[in-house]
Amino acid sequence: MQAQAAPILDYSKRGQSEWVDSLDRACAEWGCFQLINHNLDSDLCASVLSAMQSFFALPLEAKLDIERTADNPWGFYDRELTKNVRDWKQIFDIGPGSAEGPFAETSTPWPMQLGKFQATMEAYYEVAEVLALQLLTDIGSRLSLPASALKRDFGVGHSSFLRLNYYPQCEAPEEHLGISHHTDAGALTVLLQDAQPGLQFWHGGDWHTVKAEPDALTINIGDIVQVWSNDRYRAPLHRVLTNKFQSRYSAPFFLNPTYDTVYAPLLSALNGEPPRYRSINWREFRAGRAAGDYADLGDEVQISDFRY
Ligand SMILES: O=C(O)CCC(=O)C(=O)O
Ligand SMILES: [Fe+2]
Repeated sequence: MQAQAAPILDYSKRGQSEWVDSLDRACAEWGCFQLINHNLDSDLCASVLSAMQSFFALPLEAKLDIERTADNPWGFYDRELTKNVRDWKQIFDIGPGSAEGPFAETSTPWPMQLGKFQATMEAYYEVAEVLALQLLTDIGSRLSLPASALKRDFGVGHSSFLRLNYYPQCEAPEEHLGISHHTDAGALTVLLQDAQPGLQFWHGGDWHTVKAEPDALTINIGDIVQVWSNDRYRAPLHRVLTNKFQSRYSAPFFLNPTYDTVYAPLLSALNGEPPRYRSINWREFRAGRAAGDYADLGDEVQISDFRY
């Protein structure tokens, strides 16, 4: 067990002068932090976790009835690949209420046999999105990211989604990972998890297990913020271990922009250094990443492919 753990930030300090400094430090040193005293209702968070348990306990055929497809990315899936390795997990992806771009015509196929599931997830999606945007606004303020750009790129037509992860018990945990090491491709991730540890972040040459802080959310930045910051902030590598005795549930909300969004190092973040990345279009990046979720297509697209 490592002594060092990801920083803990207190959301009730938002608005105080040290708040943005603590975000800046956490993003520069770890790329992730635990958020306490956040404003997501604890009953709603508990309802999300219990609705997830009910959903994943359904018979496999019922879940396969609402399986995602190449045309509709929302729904159930149990064969996802990360880094071309099959993850030891089942997922259910919940898309935005309305979107533009390649999936504009799609909607989430809800498990109708679970009465409150849809309403619970829609309510949680809404508040997680607000929190994610507030955090991104504060992180962006240190990078002098114009608020108008955030509004445009993460407003109408955004491609954010809520993922429900279920990691079943695994007979041979040393042979399987819940999710192989990866960075999140979007801007920022707000993660709700149950009390079972499993998530690890790479920091200082070692894997660090996130301790289950009661009522904390785990926040990490994604590739987009890394690119904006010209590498001052690093999207953290993370992975999930499996467990022989316990299953685990987690729900990441991925804050993603509209498909037309083009991102590049912000002029205001260069500090006299040359930009380290070419411009990246979210539609093309996502398309390359999502294709790799279904089939082993060789190396997955990475932001390092866009480095000068
Ligand atoms: O389950 C977790 O704690 C993390 C999940 C994750 O990294 C992901 O879904 O991208
Ligand atoms: Fe992730």
